[in-house]
Amino acid sequence: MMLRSIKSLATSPSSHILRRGYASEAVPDRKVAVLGAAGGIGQPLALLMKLNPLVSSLALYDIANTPGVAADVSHINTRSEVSGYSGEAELGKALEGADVVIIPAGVPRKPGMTRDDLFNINAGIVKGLCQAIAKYCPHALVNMISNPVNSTVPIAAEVFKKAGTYDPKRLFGVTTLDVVRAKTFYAGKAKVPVAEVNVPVVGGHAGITILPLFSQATPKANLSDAEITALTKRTQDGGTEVVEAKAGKGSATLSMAYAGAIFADACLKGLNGAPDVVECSYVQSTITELPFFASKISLMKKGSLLCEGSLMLCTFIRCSTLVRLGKNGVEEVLGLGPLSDYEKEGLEKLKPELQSSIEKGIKFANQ
Ligand SMILES: NC(=O)C1=CN([C@@H]2O[C@H](COP(=O)(O)OP(=O)(O)OC[C@H]3O[C@@H](n4cnc5c(N)ncnc54)[C@H](O)[C@@H]3O)[C@@H](O)[C@H]2O)C=CC1
Ligand SMILES: O=C([O-])CC(=O)C(=O)O
Repeated sequence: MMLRSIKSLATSPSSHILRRGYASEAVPDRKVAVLGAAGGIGQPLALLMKLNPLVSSLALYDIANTPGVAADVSHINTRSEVSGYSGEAELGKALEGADVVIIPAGVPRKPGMTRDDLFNINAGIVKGLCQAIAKYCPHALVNMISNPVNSTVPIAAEVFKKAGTYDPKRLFGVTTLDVVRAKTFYAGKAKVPVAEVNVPVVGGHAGITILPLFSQATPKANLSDAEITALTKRTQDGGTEVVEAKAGKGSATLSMAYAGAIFADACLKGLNGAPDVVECSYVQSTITELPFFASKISLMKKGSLLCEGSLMLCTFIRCSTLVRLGKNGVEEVLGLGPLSDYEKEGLEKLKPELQSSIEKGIKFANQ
């Protein structure tokens, strides 16, 4: 693995973050591929990954329109070299050597649709992309954004199993947006500084399968049962709130790009050996009877220089404490911790729906 001194990168005014975080560090070269890079999420996510000094090579792939996005992003004077790939014939080149592959490819919801209504189109897209990942970068960490995440992650797992490349430590459903929302809504209601808030969100990524654990939220606040119920419902319906506000023009893109960038950043830190990187993610799990479940996984230590320096927007981010990530992906899936009676009830209620979405994905992949 090539190591590059970051000192030489820390000379322009725009690289103050690099100076702060990495003045005497050497960081390895890392390639990140974004599949669906010309889309509503893909474009701002490409921008945020271009701002991330942990990335040395950024490959932007879509079925069309990628050359323009890549040319645009490539003019930003940060570390990574950007390349654009358009159409299936170029997918292999986009993926070769990738350390992290982020997948926001597929159709978004319109008002009145559930995430599961996207299954018929997105399941096939994800299956095809994962077959290519198995072939061209079988060891990459895969960050699945495409909905329905509750089913697309099991689809990816089955595709990798068939190809003989499945490593459960390297496959992640990105549920970070649920955490981002829970933090924002909690801070507003509890009147605490949003930057200090941590809230684990477990389960899955659709409706009642999204279970924020406000009983574990910090800083602590004295919220009534009615307020907790309202906060839970708003977090579960956060995606629908955006879909309705966009009135037919898609779903969350900007907040999702932000959330996707946080999660990819955590994966890169884990790969680079930073200790105790922890995020919430939907992964293969044994903490409940369900084979996939979102919970805390371990990734890196709060407050270290790497954490503070690795993303421009880090001033607003505290690494949420929830799956331990390391050099091989997931290091540890953390337990649920103590639940309130309301959360215990929510957990039991979500299981049948999550189970059925998992089975649907597995069945599709094996057809
Ligand atoms: N996990 C989460 O929290 C969230 C997930 N999403 C999901 O992310 C997905 C993308 O959303 P948007 O970016 O808003 O949609 P979009 O329609 O704006 O962009 C999707 C992009 O995927 C591309 N695409 C389609 N087939 C492809 C293929 N075979 N290979 C590569 N690229 C392909 C399209 O050309 C398009 O550029 C949707 O499924 C949406 O539901 C959205 C928000 C949050
Ligand atoms: O709601 C949607 O369809 C997109 C999504 O997953 C979210 O915003 O959480």
